[in-house]
Amino acid sequence: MIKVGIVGGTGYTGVELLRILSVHPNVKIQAVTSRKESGMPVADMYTSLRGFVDVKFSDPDAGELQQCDVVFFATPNGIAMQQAEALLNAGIKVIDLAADFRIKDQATWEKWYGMTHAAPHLLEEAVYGLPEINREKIKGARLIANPGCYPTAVQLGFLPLIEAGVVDTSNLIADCKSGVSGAGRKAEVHTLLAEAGDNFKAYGVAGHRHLPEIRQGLSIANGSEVGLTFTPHLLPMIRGIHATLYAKLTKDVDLQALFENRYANETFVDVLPAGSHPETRSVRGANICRIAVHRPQGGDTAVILAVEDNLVKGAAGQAVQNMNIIFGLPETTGLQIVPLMP
Ligand SMILES: NC(=O)C1=CN([C@@H]2O[C@H](COP(=O)(O)OP(=O)(O)OC[C@H]3O[C@@H](n4cnc5c(N)ncnc54)[C@H](OP(=O)(O)O)[C@@H]3O)[C@@H](O)[C@H]2O)C=CC1
Ligand SMILES: CC(=O)N[C@@H](CCC(=O)OP(=O)(O)O)C(=O)O
Repeated sequence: MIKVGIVGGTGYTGVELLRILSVHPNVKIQAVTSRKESGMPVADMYTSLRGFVDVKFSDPDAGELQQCDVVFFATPNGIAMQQAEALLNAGIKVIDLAADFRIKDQATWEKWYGMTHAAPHLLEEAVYGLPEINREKIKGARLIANPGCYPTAVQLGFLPLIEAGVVDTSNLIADCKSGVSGAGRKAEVHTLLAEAGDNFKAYGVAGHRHLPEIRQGLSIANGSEVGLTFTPHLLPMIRGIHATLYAKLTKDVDLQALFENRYANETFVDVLPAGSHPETRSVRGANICRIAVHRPQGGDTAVILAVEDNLVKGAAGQAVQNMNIIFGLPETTGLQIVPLMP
């Protein structure tokens, strides 16, 4: 059995990791840390886990993480970078759900995240954990930078177009919407029901920290820097991301066939039949990104629609997918989850 530790088990991605890992056939949940709730049974806080998870939250400094084979960091940005090296030196794999190791360029990371990087020497080694482009590198990785929620949907949506060289990559547009769980469990005014409910607004238009992450991934696929406009919006729903992506076609191509071929062997990317409109509830709770491809009025603009559950394919599910790859398990192990609808 793979002994798993989770740092930040009281948060939304932490509990999602627990939901998935508690029924994973190859996993033993060894340690779940919380600074505030140390000593409390996990299932007392998250009652959905009663009968599935029987461990207590432990203090992050209690040393239990050292007994693990892999440690997931479901913590705010800036925590994993302080602790990863000691775990790696003890032979423990690290999967960071935060952004500490996602951006290769230290100065770019420090500019967007507003802190000094504590482990810049690990940036090169860290593997960006988007299996659909990096599967081979993930197999041998010790340290995984799990992608952000918006970046997963946006990159999966644009990649086939960029890899095939059929769009103008100087002016890509990603118009994205997220549910409030994307902001985490911490108390914040903008996610209160009375603020977010019955309301809809954009945010971060001048620059969101997922912009450099998406640009990095798409630029690698393109072989040169892409131009990207990324606009996130907050929707009055709990889970889900809907990305509407626009790109100008430079070649006449069968978009449907292009996407179907690109993702033919990808279990967790579902290309819908032509003309479809994916809905966020069709992926709720599941490790799936569903994509639909459009070319309105046969014009020269490709419109790609991509939906995912921000907490699953956008975070915890993808992290488990990465763990499966690292430990040589079938990638789908523990991840064959039917979405919850309605
Ligand atoms: N929510 C989402 O949809 C997605 C989130 N992510 C990323 O995943 C990470 C976790 O997100 P999310 O679960 O939403 O966040 P939450 O705010 O819901 O939870 C974060 C957890 O981290 C713990 N924590 C906070 N500060 C520290 C610290 N200094 N040391 C150790 N533990 C700490 C807290 O536990 P306690 O106070 O009990 O110690 C808390 O439970 C973030 O980096 C986020 O950006 C990535 C993709 C999607
Ligand atoms: C709705 C909402 O607030 N979403 C968050 C998503 C950020 C997130 O989850 O951060 P990482 O994916 O980088 O870890 C935001 O826009 O800041």
